[in-house]
Amino acid sequence: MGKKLTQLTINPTLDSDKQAALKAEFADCGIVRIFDFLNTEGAEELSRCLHHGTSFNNAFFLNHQNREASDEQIAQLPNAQRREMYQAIYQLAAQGQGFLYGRHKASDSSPAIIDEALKMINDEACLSVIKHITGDDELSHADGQATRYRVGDFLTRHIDNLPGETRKYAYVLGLSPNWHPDWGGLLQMFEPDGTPTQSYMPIYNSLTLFDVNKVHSVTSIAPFSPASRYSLTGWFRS
Ligand SMILES: O=C(O)CCC(=O)C(=O)O
Ligand SMILES: [Fe+2]
Repeated sequence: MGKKLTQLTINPTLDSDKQAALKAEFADCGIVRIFDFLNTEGAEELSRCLHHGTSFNNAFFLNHQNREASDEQIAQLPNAQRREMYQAIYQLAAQGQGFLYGRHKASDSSPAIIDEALKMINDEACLSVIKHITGDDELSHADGQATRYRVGDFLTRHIDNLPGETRKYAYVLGLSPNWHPDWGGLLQMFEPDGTPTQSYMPIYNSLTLFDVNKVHSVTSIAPFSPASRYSLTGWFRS
């Protein structure tokens, strides 16, 4: 017999008062955090799956292209070529460009709980909360991917609003328990001129929601971090 699927639901205590407060904060700052986003069991199962049951590819920016390669593919490269690859990634990063992190794009072969999480995010119960908080009635759906930042992984300063895309709001659901701010992996916001403003450390089962025009980065994971940073992230789209 197959294992019973864990139900995923949006936190039922997110009542109209809490939503009104989040709406006001979003209007003010263009970013909010919804704590205890999923039901406890749902968050636990999703977190467990990302830690132990999900395959990630390394995503990186190299030679002006977004690339993906598995750990095995990178390990198979001749040593000199692998060294050159990381050197090129870091050289770009030193100039504030590019990224290196683990990505699992949702697909038919994703673990069932990832599929359930994306269904739940697209469910009217959740979509209507996001529409209410952002004051944007035109949202139609959200996409999603699982991400993993290991020691040394990073995502340099950027905006998510890509030309020709329908992204309106980015979301990041933290799924790493007991993160320590000194471990890095902070979602860092910036003024358009590059001055750092607020930073958000990963908080387990909190959904950070922000306008795609806001400049942000994910700071690199410290060499001494004992844990990787896992999230479910994506964009609400019109
Ligand atoms: O993981 C995060 O906190 C943000 C990720 C992000 O900015 C992106 O994938 O574009
Ligand atoms: Fe981003």
